Amino acid sequence: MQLGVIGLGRMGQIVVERVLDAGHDVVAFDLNSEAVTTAAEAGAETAEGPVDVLDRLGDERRVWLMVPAGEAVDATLDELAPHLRERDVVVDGGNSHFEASVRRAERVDAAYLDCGTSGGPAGAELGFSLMIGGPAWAYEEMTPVFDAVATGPEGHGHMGPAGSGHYVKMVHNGVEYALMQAYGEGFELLFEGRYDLDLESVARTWNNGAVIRSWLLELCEEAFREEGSDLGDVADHVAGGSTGTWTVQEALEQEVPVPLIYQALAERFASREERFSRRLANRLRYGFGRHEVARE
Ligand SMILES: NC(=O)C1=CN([C@@H]2O[C@H](COP(=O)(O)OP(=O)(O)OC[C@H]3O[C@@H](n4cnc5c(N)ncnc54)[C@H](O)[C@@H]3O)[C@@H](O)[C@H]2O)C=CC1
Ligand SMILES: O=C(CO)[C@H](O)[C@H](O)COP(=O)(O)O
Repeated sequence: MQLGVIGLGRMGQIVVERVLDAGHDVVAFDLNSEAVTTAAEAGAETAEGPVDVLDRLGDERRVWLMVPAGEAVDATLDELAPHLRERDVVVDGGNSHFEASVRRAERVDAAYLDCGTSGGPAGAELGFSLMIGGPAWAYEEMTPVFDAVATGPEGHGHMGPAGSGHYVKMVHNGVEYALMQAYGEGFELLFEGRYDLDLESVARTWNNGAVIRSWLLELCEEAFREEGSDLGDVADHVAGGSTGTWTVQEALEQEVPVPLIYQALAERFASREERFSRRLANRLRYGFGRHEVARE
């Protein structure tokens, strides 16, 4: 099978390499020429742009987009759309908003598969978990590619119609936020608490048979091993937040309570700047109790 891959960053290069390793052919393009060179070194044929990717594919034209969510997806589709045919398949493997994916699926003549991708750069060796929405026939046709990119046949699934793949991935990310927050709070209590603990040792012990073992907990173990139990100079600042925001927005719309996911998102926002609310609480304690005001 031949696959076009557009977007050859951290995730796109992995798609390229795993598809090549499975014995398929890849035509690759990225705006960044270094990324294109890396794909060529892995064995991909290279293209000059999105339309050239299509032109270099045979009759069965399947293209995987792995560009940043948002404008880059629309810009790529703007170029591809006039050339797409009914039997072509376009996969968006990035973290697009599910409503944008529904809109894009309606816009293009090709079958459009919205594919939530989980596993991060570690997926290079293990393969990803793929949550896929869109026409069932296109999912079936793409199975050899999904088998290669995912951990195997069990690592991908057809979730339902257009948007459902990215919807499931959005909720996955909300769960990811809450799990990170829960581990963070537990380790914070252990760090600040009664015993002088080696947190790498705690994480390793938990990862071997404990109820709360997980990949995120393995990453906690790795972080404590590499940074120390006090996390060294790792800053009190958490970036990202888009997929968690979408999860909370959707939960509000559906009137489903998600207090843990919301709280985890709020903690991220709170980490980014000094909180006016905490400064006011500091000053109010003086107002009602003449407690000393902490000043910078
Ligand atoms: N890094 C991660 O752990 C995960 C990322 N994702 C999603 O996968 C997508 C890609 O993420 P990464 O690979 O991490 O990003 P990245 O920033 O490493 O790579 C993006 C690549 O797309 C290229 N690009 C940007 N605009 C383009 C355009 N118009 N045409 C062609 N190439 C273009 C860039 O030059 C870059 O090489 C994003 O939607 C991200 O949210 C999903 C799951 C995990
Ligand atoms: O999808 C992911 C993991 O599952 C990616 O790491 C993603 O970049 C997370 O983004 P954000 O912090 O904005 O939610």
